[in-house]
Amino acid sequence: MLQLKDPALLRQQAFVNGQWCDADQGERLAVHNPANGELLGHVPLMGAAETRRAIEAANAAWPAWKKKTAKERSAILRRWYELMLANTDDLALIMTAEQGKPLAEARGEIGYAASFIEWFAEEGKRTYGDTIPSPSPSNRIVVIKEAIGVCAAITPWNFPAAMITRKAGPALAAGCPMVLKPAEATPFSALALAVLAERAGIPAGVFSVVTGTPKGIGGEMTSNPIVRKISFTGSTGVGKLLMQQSASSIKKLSLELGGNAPFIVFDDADLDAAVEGAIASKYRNAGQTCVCANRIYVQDGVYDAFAAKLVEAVKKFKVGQGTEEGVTQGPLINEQAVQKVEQHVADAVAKGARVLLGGKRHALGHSFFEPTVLADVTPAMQVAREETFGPMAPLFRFKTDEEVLALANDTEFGLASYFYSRDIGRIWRVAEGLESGMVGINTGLISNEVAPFGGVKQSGLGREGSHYGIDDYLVVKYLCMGGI
Ligand SMILES: NC(=O)C1=CN([C@@H]2O[C@H](COP(=O)(O)OP(=O)(O)OC[C@H]3O[C@@H](n4cnc5c(N)ncnc54)[C@H](O)[C@@H]3O)[C@@H](O)[C@H]2O)C=CC1
Ligand SMILES: O=C(O)[C@H](O)CS(=O)(=O)O
Repeated sequence: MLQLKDPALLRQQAFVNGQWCDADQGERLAVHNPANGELLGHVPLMGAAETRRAIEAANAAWPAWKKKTAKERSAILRRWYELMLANTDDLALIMTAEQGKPLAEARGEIGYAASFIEWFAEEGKRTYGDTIPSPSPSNRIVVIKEAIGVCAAITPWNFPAAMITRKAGPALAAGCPMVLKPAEATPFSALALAVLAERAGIPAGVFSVVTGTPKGIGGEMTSNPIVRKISFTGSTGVGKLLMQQSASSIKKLSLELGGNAPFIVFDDADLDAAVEGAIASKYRNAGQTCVCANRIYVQDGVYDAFAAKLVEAVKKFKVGQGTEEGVTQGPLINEQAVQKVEQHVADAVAKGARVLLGGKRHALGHSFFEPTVLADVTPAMQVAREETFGPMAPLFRFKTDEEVLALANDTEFGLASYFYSRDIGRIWRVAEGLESGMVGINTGLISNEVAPFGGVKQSGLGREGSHYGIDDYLVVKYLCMGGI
């Protein structure tokens, strides 16, 4: 069992309408540690019926929550933020146990997750409207912004805390209640956040966590007319399904979906900086990140030097259980994730790629995979078209700027892109030419609470974080005041 300072943070029940509860039929879902297969505990296997009750409770709690002033909601969210920081050690231990990431990364994610609550506690006080000069002398035009209503959120396993607060923060700050379904693999992080939400004084029904069957819970969230807004982070395939299911009741959607990020190294790049950025972007969370570099394009003249430097740096990784001192790469989330990386490596090698480092399951077993670098990768290979979601860096070669822009944009995804260059003209031309929602220039790390996170094409809809992020939880209302 986990050695927590506050054992009450590890909950094996769902949190609905301010009550900790089991599934109606008592069914449970087992949660395992991906690093060693150990059983961590169980959570309720809930479905449509429990979700419906959570939605109805949210609707009942909404009037009082939206009636609070933005400042009153802000004070409660601030307390939630402070409680997250004060419990970082336990929250990180829970995350590493159920998701596998190294403790240092888990601690970093808790700070990142908390930053969204801190940020939106303030943003909620700035949902300004407009007054518009009227074309008629007898009326006045006013625009106000209002909470959209009951929101539902469905989140992935790769960032089990930050993907939740990136949604709950703006929703609650805007005056909306939220019903959350976390990923089956990582429910304990979500439930620990619910413990702290309760302690912060978030009223019953305003934030509920329902664990269990995705189809049953998601089906209720997308079909129940009380739900006015759904925010989803996960694969593009599931995003499309949720979009279809939501059409019947015209719900507002935020979709943070899959990526296929190009990472371009031009011949005028600082190669040491480019290697550092490639590692930060590619191998963070063992490559299980939607914004990680999925394709690394290196210009001809620096290809061999960059490849050699990258291999030397990746050789220094320490693979192991996330709680071990100095570990820099943990396991993948499950066996299917390992098989996908294996498939991408095998396909590339079969089509002519060379393995410069790694390339197979790690001797530690379970779902560990060796940090991998492939050379001579081409657009004909699966890795050029699909997200690997694992610790594998495929190096493509290119000659001209025009060629690499065409290659980079040849994908249905458009979440993040990265490139390294020190020529200001090239920087502007490439930044404007890349088809993605976010561009990292001479950096591999772009995620924070103040900037608009999101994609174009089939990487999704809407933006999270930043002052844009709260708009997704508001509706604009126009008041035409006559009889002046
Ligand atoms: N754009 C972004 O910010 C992010 C995108 N992703 C993408 O998600 C994928 C990996 O994460 P996964 O958790 O495997 O994605 P996933 O799409 O399988 O699962 C994400 C969430 O959706 C739920 N879900 C699955 N099927 C569902 C259904 N039929 N109805 C309702 N909910 C359903 C899951 O239980 C989980 O909570 C990758 O493609 C990755 O790129 C992951 C994290 C962030
Ligand atoms: O789930 C993800 O991949 C996150 O969006 C990555 S980030 O926000 O930590 O960059």
